[in-house]
Amino acid sequence: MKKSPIIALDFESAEKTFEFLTVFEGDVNVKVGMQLYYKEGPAIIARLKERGFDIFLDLKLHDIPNTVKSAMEVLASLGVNLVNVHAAGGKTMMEAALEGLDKGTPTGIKRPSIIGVTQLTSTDERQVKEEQLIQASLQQSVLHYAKLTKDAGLDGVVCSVQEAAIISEVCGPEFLKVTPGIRLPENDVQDQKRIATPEEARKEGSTHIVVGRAITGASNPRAAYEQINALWKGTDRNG
Ligand SMILES: O=C(O)c1cc(=O)[nH]c(=O)n1[C@@H]1O[C@H](COP(=O)(O)O)[C@@H](O)[C@H]1O
Repeated sequence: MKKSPIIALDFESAEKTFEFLTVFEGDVNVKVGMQLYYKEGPAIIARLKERGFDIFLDLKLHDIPNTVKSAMEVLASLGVNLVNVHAAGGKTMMEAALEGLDKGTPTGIKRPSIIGVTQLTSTDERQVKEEQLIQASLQQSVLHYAKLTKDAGLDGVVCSVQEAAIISEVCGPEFLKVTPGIRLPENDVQDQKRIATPEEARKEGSTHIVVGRAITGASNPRAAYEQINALWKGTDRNG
């Protein structure tokens, strides 16, 4: 996956998606999530591939190992660059996911990278304690899931920018730290809890940033993308 920000295509249809993408070339990365994939199915992936985008297929699988393994075998055949599972599904489930991906990847093609979601960026300390009944701190929980994900042989995690540095220290700088919850100072936080700016993501060691509404909801999405890309890459004069 290219280093550029990953744009979350959280749209209701292929029509809306391609309308949005008219101002973007294949040099950007895109993320297809549940809404778009459930609506349009594998055809949306084929169309995005034709346009040259690198694709993160974000379906956050979380089920018994056998089911996840078979599902990953199917997803591997789509030719996407990155997929994910919930680390809370456990080490055996994550190992099964990797096995399914290896099995389903056509010969001669690079297997998609696979990452584990630690604690969603919409989760805060209170939810971890009261709703998940986890006694450890949110950061300890994220780090625990990151280590489990690495032990299972996966390529990295989804985490917030707040945990990227400690995960780098423990799991290594090469271990992917894909960080959503990205906001510019003027953006609304919306349903996210652990947010950060693109510059913070760069400084804390995120390997990739996922950006949805700060771009898709902007009055000029292309300009918002360029601004975020420059801040992320450190090429902005004020970054
Ligand atoms: O796996 C993800 O991509 C993901 C994990 C997470 O912890 N938090 C999170 O926001 N996401 C996704 O990242 C995107 C963030 O969207 P915005 O909040 O609009 O930037 C959404 O498509 C989420 O589904």
